[in-house]
Amino acid sequence: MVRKILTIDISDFEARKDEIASQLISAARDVGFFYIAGHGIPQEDFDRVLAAGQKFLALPESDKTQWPFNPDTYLGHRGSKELETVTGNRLWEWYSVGRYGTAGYDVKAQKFAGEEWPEVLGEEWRRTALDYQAKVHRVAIIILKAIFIGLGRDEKIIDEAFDIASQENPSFVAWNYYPPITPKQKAQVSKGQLPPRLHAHADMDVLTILYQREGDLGLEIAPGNEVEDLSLIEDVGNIWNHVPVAREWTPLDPKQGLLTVNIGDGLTRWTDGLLKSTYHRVRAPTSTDPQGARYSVPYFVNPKLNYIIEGPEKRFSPVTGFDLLSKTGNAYAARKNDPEKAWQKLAYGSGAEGVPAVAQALAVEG
Ligand SMILES: O=C(O)CCC(=O)C(=O)O
Ligand SMILES: [Fe+2]
Repeated sequence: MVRKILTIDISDFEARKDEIASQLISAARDVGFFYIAGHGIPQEDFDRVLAAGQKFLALPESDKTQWPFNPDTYLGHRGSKELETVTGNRLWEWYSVGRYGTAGYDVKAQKFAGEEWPEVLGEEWRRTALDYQAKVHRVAIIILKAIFIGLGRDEKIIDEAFDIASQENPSFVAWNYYPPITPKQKAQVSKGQLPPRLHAHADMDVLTILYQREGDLGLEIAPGNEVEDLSLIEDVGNIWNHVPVAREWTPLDPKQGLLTVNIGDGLTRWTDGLLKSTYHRVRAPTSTDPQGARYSVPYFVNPKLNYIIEGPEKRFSPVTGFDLLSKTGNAYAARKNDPEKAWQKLAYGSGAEGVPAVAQALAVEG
């Protein structure tokens, strides 16, 4: 069944805490994706941060390769070479920075590694990246607090675990770039043979806050038992290993002024499976879709590197903020080989057939 994606207005949070909390809990439990209105970020800020990403991505290859992707921090530039080798298509490119640019954390030394920004982009670029992260982080804090209120848990934990000023805060902003469809690819589009622009995956963070331009179609989600098979069906470089097959995809339809928010694996763990980290992908355009470039700007929200995430019922093994980052490359392996088999037994609401009630599913794993 195609799911309904709810829009939740978070304005006037202090006065409307309980109402916002109960709406967020049901959307996060039943679908794992929702739109947020009333976040207070003006369109010009989205325009500015998108333009900043476009500026980086338009740099010559020789500049971009100076900021290589670090799989332990999830920061830096990832070209589309990995995808090219398998599909013969250039489909996707990525750049990400945290509060300290592309440095932040030295994995080997287990300590703060300082700041590192592409100087070629200048000081204003750095300010834009920092300003956007600060604004969107505030939205994340509101959503996480509301969720904690809805769960009857202490909202003060959120301020502590997601302190943006901490050198251990690994949250970051990224830019996804999906190049325009080439004349050669058009033939594949018309036969429905072009692979997804971004392969199906679940986010490993706690929460993702995604800016998409209105009209930039393509993001689709497969909640609950719409995911049929998690087996390895495609090996694309070594990034997207386990690609789930879905019975049905629900398309998202981004509107100006709304942010798309989804639950990541971290929050699924933290809530013993109550809130759902949902598989999603960016499908290839159909022949009636826009064929131009597509961009999106996700902000990935993670707890402090040493903060331990574990649900009250300990249904999943505990992980730290650092684990949520560094295990990302193995997200699908982790889910597929999960000895607790907890991931496969997540029960979604909204009438998904054949799926037990949440309470029953939780009891199974005990
Ligand atoms: O481009 C999009 O709409 C989705 C991007 C995404 O899923 C991600 O960056 O994790
Ligand atoms: Fe994602």
